[in-house]
Amino acid sequence: MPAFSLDHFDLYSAHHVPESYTWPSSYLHDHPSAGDGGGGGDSIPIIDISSPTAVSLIGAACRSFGVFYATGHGVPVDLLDDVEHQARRLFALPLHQKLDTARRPGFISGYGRPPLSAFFPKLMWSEGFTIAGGHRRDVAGDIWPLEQAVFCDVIEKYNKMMKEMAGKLLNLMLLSLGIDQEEAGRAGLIRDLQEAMEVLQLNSYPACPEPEKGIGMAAHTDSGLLTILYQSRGVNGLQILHKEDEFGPTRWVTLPPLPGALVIHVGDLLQILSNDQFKSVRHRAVVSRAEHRLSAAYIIGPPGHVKMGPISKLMQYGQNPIYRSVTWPEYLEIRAQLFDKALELIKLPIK
Ligand SMILES: C=C1C[C@]23C[C@@]1(O)CC[C@H]2[C@@]12CCC[C@@](C)(C(=O)O1)[C@H]2[C@@H]3C(=O)O
Ligand SMILES: O=C(O)CCC(=O)C(=O)O
Ligand SMILES: [Fe+2]
Repeated sequence: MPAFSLDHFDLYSAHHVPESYTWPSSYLHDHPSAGDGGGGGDSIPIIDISSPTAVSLIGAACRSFGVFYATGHGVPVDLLDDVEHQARRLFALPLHQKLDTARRPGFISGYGRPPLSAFFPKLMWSEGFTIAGGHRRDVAGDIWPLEQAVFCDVIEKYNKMMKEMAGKLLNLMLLSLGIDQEEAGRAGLIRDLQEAMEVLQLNSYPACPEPEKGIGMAAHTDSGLLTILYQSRGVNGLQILHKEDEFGPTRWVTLPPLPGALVIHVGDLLQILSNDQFKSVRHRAVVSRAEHRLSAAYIIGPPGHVKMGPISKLMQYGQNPIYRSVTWPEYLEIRAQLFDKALELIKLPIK
């Protein structure tokens, strides 16, 4: 038996948004949206990561937005379609079957609400399935006696491609900070990506009869080095919090799904590593009245034993390190207690 169960309200056939899923409008509208309907995504850089100009464009995007669209990544569209298809089939299973794989206390993988749900009194209009590297067959094994092999094959293939792409991206990001591979290796960074910790978070956001009352995923930053996000076609949902200039307002900017493009988020560990040169991006997912939306967030971090701190090469111009070093598991532990105050907690006293 799972250690917890979701309540039995069926989001997929709902005609109203119950109290438990109704968020205070002060929370939902805490910042204005850029343009009508929360547009403004056209300001987010679209970068061909195979181009020779990628390094400087990525550096600029990570500094000003903490997010960009990546094209030229080489991930076949067919594979993206397969991941979406498998995710749709998974979420279409009867609740009792999905609950057989419910995330158990102390575990990362499993079906249920994403862990950040614990920090909010209201429920999010979504369900998720988390697959931590290495546990894929264990987790999917129970629910799909006949067809789980197909699901696992697709997920494994996708994770493999994501890991390769994350390696390329990290390299480009570090180069844009003036860190070459040798220095990255000395800093204990991912030289051998095989060991990296990876998490694939599949999210399902059913159509919501009163989208102005609910939220698909509450505002947060991702805690790893970087996230590669796939969004299903044709439905908006992802928004980032962005401040255009020092004196302008902070706004929610929608990032519509662009055909063939993947969204790259800077995570907290990269903010730490870059000593605040890159900012981890605060983002959320809103829901649609008419459309069921899916997303797949591939979050990668260093091997569990590797301490991440500001890279010393960046201190050469008299800057002081802003953060103390932590491993990803240590940082997740702090996040599990403090959620979005975690970065503050690992700040070093100002010299
Ligand atoms: C390793 C992890 C990162 C994550 C928490 C988790 O234990 C498993 C899922 C990840 C995820 C995905 C949705 C958003 C997020 C904030 C959450 O609640 O669960 C992230 C977590 C994170 O990046 O810290
Ligand atoms: O669905 C989305 O667009 C966002 C998902 C997300 O932020 C996450 O899984 O961490
Ligand atoms: Fe996220």
